[in-house]
Amino acid sequence: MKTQMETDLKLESSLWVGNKRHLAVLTGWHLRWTEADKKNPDKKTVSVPVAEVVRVEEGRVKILPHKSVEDTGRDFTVFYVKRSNSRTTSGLLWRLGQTQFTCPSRVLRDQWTKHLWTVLKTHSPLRPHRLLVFINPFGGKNKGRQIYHSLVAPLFELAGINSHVIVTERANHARDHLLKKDLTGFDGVVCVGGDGMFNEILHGVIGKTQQEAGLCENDPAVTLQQCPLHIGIIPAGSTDCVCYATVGVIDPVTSALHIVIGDSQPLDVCSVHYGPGQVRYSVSLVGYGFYGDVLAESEKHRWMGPFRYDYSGAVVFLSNRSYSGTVQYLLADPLLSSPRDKTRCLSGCGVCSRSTERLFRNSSDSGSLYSSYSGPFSNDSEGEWMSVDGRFKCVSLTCMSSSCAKSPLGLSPSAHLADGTGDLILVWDTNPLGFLKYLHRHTTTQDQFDLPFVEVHRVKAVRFALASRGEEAEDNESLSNGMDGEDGGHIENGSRAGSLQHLAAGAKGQTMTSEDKTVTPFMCGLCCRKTPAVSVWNCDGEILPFPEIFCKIHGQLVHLYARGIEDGASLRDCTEERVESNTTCILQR
Ligand SMILES: CCCCCCCCCCCCC/C=C/[C@@H](O)[C@H](COP(=O)(O)O)NC(=O)CCCCC
Ligand SMILES: Nc1ncnc2c1ncn2[C@@H]1O[C@H](COP(=O)(O)OP(=O)(O)O)[C@@H](O)[C@H]1O
Ligand SMILES: [Ca+2]
Repeated sequence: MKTQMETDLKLESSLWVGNKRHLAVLTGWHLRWTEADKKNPDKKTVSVPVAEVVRVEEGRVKILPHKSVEDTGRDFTVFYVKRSNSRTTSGLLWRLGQTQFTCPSRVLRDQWTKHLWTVLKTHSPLRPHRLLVFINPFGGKNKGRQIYHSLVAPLFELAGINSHVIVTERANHARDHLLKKDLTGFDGVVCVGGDGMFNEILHGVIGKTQQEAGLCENDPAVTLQQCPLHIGIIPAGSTDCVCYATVGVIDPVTSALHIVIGDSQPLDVCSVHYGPGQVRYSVSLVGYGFYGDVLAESEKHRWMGPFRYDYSGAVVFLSNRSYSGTVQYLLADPLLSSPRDKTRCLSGCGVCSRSTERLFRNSSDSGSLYSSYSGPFSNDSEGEWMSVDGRFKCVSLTCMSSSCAKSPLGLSPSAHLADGTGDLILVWDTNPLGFLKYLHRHTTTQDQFDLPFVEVHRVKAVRFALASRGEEAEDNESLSNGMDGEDGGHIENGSRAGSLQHLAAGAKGQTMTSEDKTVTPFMCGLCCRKTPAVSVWNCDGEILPFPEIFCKIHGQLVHLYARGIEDGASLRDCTEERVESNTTCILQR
């Protein structure tokens, strides 16, 4: 059915692009133009969704090398998102497309520009007008400032965005600014940096929202308020996992264009409660054991830049550590989705859309932005608490796939960005070859969960507690003897149930049995060193040196200027009408 907008605003006329006459049509949703030459059988239609028009200006506008406008009174220029054909990454690269149109008369030109401005306004309620930009000059390869000024600022300027830029002078500068300053008038916050910098901004934005709502964010029982400020990420860090997992490419221009057109991607956030009533937030990785150790090691080698992770990864792998602990987790509804269902969360994901309704069901303003939501914790009895004890190579919790250049499908390839759940990955102690196999599968399309010492669960909450001293000593002894036996250092749950009660009120304490989690005395010279008793947590690239934590997933707590990963294959399915590659017929919203 045609909308009012479509019927009201349809405009159709001949326009010239260069010296070729085209038939151009503007509906409420698309601007399309097709070459009018009847002799040319290969004529193409270019179709640009109105939501992807960056700017419309009167005259023949050039922006490179410097902006110039030549106005004969009959021309107008349209800037829009154009998808690049390069398919080297999981998502699609976006570039700025530009077409100059010439109308038969000034009256018609004015009609075209007026209509275009009107549909643009109607279609893009979330386009930012004013942005607060934080640049970490020391993220990644120290190129944050250069990336912003040469690639991003010109696009913001073209789109008429007013940006207030702050180059950070210390860690937590951005977070403190967000918490202390008045942010009235800003539509969003842009982070130029890596996952650590994004994490800082996440803390600032969530903290500020809870402050203003009078909520105590440290209390795990509190239902947090959704954040009104959108966050944009310009990747300029080392891993840039949040950008990769939400856009599909690490490319500052693509990310800047998502910001400019006001794309909106809700994102789950994990609150990590530790120590005496303190909280940290994470969207990509809460990792103990291997990932915690790699981060701690890598901090000593920051001067190496992004390579510090490869180096530290090798060092930590060779040290062959594993850690004891008890993991309790509250399972999400298995009927909704599963971490092993081989699906991928892509732009317009159905699982995430259905979750919006479920997460906000009890809210008066169902599903709308910035309402508080009842959350998965409104009723703990909705899920089932499970409990496992033993020695782990790593325990990881991720709210999203956590794909990145190192691992194009990510830590959990079927995880969803906005379904209100996280994936808990338990890698039981195993021999170095087995663990290497597990790690290596992250770099291929092989299933990293299809290994006997790995399990994955879709969860709403997780608790981690250290093993008691006696168990710890026993564990270390059996490891250094290289004789872990059949159960890979697995400790029977019964011995822990009592001491965990203070951590997990309401947990049913069911025991999982591990089948083949065997440690063999492989590479003994390297692996039989005494392991330190505890690791640290890697919380989106920030060290959290408190091993005992409680994590809870807050569905869709923040919104990014992104739209999830675009699936190039389904875009190509739309080419029947001989539409060029910059058309998003199935991705229109
Ligand atoms: C034999 C090949 C082994 C390859 C192992 C690949 C495993 C990759 C999984 C990566 C998951 C990344 C999750 C994201 C973590 C980031 O938040 C964090 C901080 O990033 P940044 O602030 O941009 O520096 N990055 C890391 O913790 C790096 C983990 C590297 C592990 C090898
Ligand atoms: N000016 C600064 N000086 C030192 N550290 C900073 C500065 N600005 C931000 N940081 C901190 O640097 C850390 C890493 O930043 P990030 O941009 O994620 O780079 P990388 O991806 O290389 O780790 C973050 O934890 C952030 O808090
Ligand atoms: Ca999720």
